[in-house]
Amino acid sequence: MFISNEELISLSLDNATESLKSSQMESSLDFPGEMPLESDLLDLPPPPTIYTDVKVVPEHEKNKFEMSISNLEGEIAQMRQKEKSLDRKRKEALNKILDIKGCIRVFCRVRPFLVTEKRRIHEPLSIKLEKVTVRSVGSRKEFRFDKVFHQAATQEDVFVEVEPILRSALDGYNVCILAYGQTGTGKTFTMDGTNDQPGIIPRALEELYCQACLDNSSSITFSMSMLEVYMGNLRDLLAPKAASRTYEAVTRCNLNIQTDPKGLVEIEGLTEVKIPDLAKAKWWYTKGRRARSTSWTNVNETSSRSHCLTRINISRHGDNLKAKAEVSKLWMVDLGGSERLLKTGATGQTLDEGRAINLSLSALGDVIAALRRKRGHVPYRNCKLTQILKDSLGDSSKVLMLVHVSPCEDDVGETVCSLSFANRARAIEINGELPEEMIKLRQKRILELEEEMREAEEECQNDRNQIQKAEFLLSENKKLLLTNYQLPEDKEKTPVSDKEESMTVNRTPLLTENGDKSSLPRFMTSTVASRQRQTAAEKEIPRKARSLRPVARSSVQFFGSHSLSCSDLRLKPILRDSNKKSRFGETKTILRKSFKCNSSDLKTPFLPGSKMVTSSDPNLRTTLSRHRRRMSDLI
Ligand SMILES: Nc1ncnc2c1ncn2[C@@H]1O[C@H](COP(=O)(O)OP(=O)(O)OP(=O)(O)O)[C@@H](O)[C@H]1O
Repeated sequence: MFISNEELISLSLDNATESLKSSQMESSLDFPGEMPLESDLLDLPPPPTIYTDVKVVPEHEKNKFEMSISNLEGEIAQMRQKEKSLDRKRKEALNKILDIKGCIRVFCRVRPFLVTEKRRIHEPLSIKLEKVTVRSVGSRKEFRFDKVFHQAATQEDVFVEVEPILRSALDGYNVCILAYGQTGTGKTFTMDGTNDQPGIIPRALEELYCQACLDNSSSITFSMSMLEVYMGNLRDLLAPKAASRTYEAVTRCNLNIQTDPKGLVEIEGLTEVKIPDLAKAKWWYTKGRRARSTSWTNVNETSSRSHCLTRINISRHGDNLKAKAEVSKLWMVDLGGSERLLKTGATGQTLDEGRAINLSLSALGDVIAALRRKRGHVPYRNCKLTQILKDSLGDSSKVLMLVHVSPCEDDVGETVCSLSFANRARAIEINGELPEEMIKLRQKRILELEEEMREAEEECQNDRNQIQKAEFLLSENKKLLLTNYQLPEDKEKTPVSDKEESMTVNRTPLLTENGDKSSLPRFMTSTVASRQRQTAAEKEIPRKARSLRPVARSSVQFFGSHSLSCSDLRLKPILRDSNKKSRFGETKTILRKSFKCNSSDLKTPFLPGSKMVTSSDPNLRTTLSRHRRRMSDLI
């Protein structure tokens, strides 16, 4: 009979669960008349018993546990291999999709009318599918993009389209997301957003941590840098305060851009902070944003006179921790507002700033156009902005430009300029210039690949859930094995407190109701050593205390154990939720790693549900209290 891998895994998990359950059942047989537990009534898996007395554990269980453990270990290794190959499959599909769609993608977002803006009956902009048409005094221009977001599009709508490129960053590609457009068209809104409507950067941070936590095959760490480019000078936004008090002081100690022989760009002296978790990442990001706005109040009243760049360095370590980490960069850039200087009538410093921004934006356009046309020479050196982004705009990188436009009639001239710039960046050979047939074929292939990717992702998620289950069972089996069979050899005594002594007077050994020792399995009968220990202990225990609990079966005490049942109950929601997507305003994913790390949660003592069989042997009491400490360390 053919049994698939999944069936094998689930069979084996069933076996492992069975061995946990059977330990529970056997303990119930030992102690008939036991009331059903709350968890039984709730249709939860029955809480297993922890035997802490070697005398009550049947020998055959040990073999069962050992077999389960070795089976589970083998299966976990197998499932990890499968997870890796599925992840590889997903990456390949995603990469093919991005290749077909183009490594440089251009989206357009039209800002809604602001309350202060006049709305005309005939609006100058109309959107049909991914096409924007601008009409103005007798002229009509059409621009096609990879994606167009109309005025009602939400931050979530935008982020959904940005997400695949973030996955590429985690897959090891350098990624660059650029917000371009005229002043006041919503670049900062799209990138930063507000508290109620977070933008791409805060969402991306959350997504990165979420994806990194789901990835069991490697360990991923992040670090962050933030800088702004003003009039061709770089300013470190995360530098310690003293150094960045005034703008002039910082511009003087301008940062240098270095390119190594491999073409990797590094900015000398730029602060790079480790961001071990999302909270820290958001804290640093807020600090950087504040540093930007503070500096601008000193220099200029608007924040559109500089380019603001946020960089997340992603380091990925595989199984081999000695191997060099794979590093990729994610740049998220809020570009300075493009302006027609004649229209604004700018003079003096404002004029210079406008010129500097326009020059750098034009240089950026040249670089992107050259890359799209696959020209040999790419003019990165023409401005600081393109020098910084050099290794994230090239061939093996993914670029996303979001061009922002205003819906107002008054801004039509600027809108046409912005859309023309974006179209130039988007270059000629893309869909708009392709025959209809070809476009359809591309779209069909993209759909197929998306389906492939979704399937691989789903399978991978199932696999991860199975791994979680298996790991859980493995640890529980190990705990049981350790609890029952590996009591410490060293017999050195730790002092027993009076209280503990008075508790350890349940001396009656665990026997059948009629006290027939012969019916016990061999290993449950006392050995010479244990009898000696017991005699020694008997001498020490005051007679008075012994008389406190002379009940034959009082050695069985029911405590809620802080090991099995509580983990059982917790595992359910974790597994159930692990498929859910993490989004702002939606249920957050409960992550395996956070589950693992949240030791305080796991250490909740005495949850009702499982039982602990304590020892009747006073000498073992000491060992057990030590042993229990060790058990809680394990959790
Ligand atoms: N999609 C949107 N939905 C709602 N409000 C928006 C949207 N886009 C922009 N706005 C609003 O428009 C105003 C200008 O937006 P924002 O400051 O983001 O523009 P900007 O292009 O970054 O300007 P600057 O170049 O000067 O920094 C803000 O009040 C912002 O809240």
